[in-house]
Amino acid sequence: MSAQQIPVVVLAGFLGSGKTTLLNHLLRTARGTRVGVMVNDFGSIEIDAMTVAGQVGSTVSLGNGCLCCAVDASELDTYLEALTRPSARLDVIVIEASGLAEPQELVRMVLASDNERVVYGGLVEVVDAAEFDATRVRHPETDRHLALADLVVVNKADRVPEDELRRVRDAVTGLAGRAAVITAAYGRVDPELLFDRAARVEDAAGARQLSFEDLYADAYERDHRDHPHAAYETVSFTAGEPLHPRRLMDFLDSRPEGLYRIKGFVDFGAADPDNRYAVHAVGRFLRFYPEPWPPGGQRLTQLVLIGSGTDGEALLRALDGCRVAGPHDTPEDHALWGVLRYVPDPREGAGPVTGPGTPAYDTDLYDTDPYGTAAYDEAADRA
Ligand SMILES: Nc1nc2c(ncn2[C@@H]2O[C@H](COP(=O)(O)OP(=O)(O)OP(=O)(O)O)[C@@H](O)[C@H]2O)c(=O)[nH]1
Repeated sequence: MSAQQIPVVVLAGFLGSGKTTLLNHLLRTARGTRVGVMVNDFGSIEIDAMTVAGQVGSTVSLGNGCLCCAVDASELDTYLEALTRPSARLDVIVIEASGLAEPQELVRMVLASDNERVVYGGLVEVVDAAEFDATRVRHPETDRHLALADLVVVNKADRVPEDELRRVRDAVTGLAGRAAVITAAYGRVDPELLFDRAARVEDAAGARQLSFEDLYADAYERDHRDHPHAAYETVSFTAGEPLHPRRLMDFLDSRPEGLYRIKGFVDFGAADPDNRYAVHAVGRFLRFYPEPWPPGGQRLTQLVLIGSGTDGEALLRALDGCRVAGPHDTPEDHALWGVLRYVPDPREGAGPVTGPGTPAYDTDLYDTDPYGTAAYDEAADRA
């Protein structure tokens, strides 16, 4: 490898496992390492790109859809070209795969790149410790993804008891072959674990890396219809009017079983004019993260909903019904309380961060439990 080559790390993992959280952690703690990021969002609103810190000038969103289908190797090269121009002075590039992408396809595309300035830097798989068994049942291909990984991060360690974490870690280790397996909460891993990948790939003993031919052959053996996203429907919702907090909570409380992932930002208008609310639902897990509105930007609610066996039109109609209809429809004084129950206590872990070193919300504001309700409602998690 020449000294100028930039390692390209593929960051994969099922929907909601914590890839963006881990990426933000890396960006915050890279300590002088210049990290370029490509985000492969699934959904027409690029929520992930919006929630990755340090995006200005260094984030390239790969647009709608699963990368392996939406972008061919030559398009990937166009993006790599932009990130590897000498003026960007990047030390490493991380591609965050959509939670429904085939990591193998991404790895194949990086290996097939014509760009001589890049070298494949390894596959990092993020696993949600709390959802591991359910994800494997629904997606048996999870086992295959783990077998390809160079590093597996068993994330959300804070969400499971110690013995359960050990069990999941052992199961993952069994499936991951020679990959390193580490546990983490909120993706807090040592950046060196990822950024040193280039050295390992270069190492002749690093024979774990699949050859391009292996990946290429395998990719064509499989029918693309088997990709996990084939069974999923994505709908995007945008509203210029604020949403009514109580009606949105009613919608979320009664969301159908198959609606696996919701992410985006909500404008609650007069109920909290200073903040927008980042929202994340993963299975039955639900969190809101208030954060100040970016100055000067348009105030919109933007949501991406990903589900299987769900009725997208009906979901959009239900969300339409959450819009504040006008001055006569002003939310009552305590309408936001239902939302605040799902704002995590800052002492229990970091939420998403939208700018380097910027807390996702004003920690002082949420340092107490003003409403007498547990902000971190474990019961709600497991309901
Ligand atoms: N309790 C807990 N929550 C976490 C942890 N890591 C991430 N989360 C939360 O899980 C939700 C999903 O995290 P993301 O980082 O957006 O997950 P993702 O894999 O990028 O999601 P997709 O892009 O939809 O595939 C957010 O609410 C995160 O704050 C963790 O270690 N513990």
